Amino acid sequence: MTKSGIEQIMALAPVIPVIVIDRVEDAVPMAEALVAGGLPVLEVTLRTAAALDALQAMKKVARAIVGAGTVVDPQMLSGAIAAGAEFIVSPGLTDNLGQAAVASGIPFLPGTANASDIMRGLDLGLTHFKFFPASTSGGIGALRALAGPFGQARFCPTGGITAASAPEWLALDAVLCVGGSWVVPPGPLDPQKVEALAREAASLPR
Ligand SMILES: O=C(O)C(=O)C[C@H](O)[C@H](O)COP(=O)(O)O
Repeated sequence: MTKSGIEQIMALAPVIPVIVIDRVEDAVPMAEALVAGGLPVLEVTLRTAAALDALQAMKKVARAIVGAGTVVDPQMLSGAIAAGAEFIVSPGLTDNLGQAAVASGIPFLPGTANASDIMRGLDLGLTHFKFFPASTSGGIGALRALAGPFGQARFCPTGGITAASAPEWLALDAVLCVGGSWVVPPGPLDPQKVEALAREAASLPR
């Protein structure tokens, strides 16, 4: 079986930084710090006015694989693809968004929180999912239980995960990577701090 695009992306590093960026000027130094620390896969959430410009700027950083997060409908999907997103993350999964994403062919990581969400994804031919919000959707116990009936599914738990809790999630066979905003703390950008946090995250065992 050949690996899907999203599986290859999920395999690149144990942590996908979830980025909320306000200043386009921060995009390149932030991406450089994350990549230098060992985290090449970057999820830029489309929650800020600067997000699409930041995504485009980050793509110029060598070795960075830059995707869009918080994509909740086909219109946002089109905007992200036009801006050059290399993968798409959504907090949830609707048929509308799922069909558009699958038709576009872009690597797609939709959010799931329960069995019905996963079944909706399987119906669309998807097997790789975000588990969101991970820590409050039943935590590791819930994901372990879901991995039973859905043995083919692989996950990127996100939401409430920290450097301290990540190893426990990464130890699950069904978990290929985790997502988290802790690597890029809010406030003025401190590239050295971000690189140090990225280095710590990149060294997490899985
Ligand atoms: O925007 C999206 O697409 C989301 O699904 C939400 C993010 O993944 C979480 O907000 C990250 O969670 P924290 O690491 O707890 O901050």
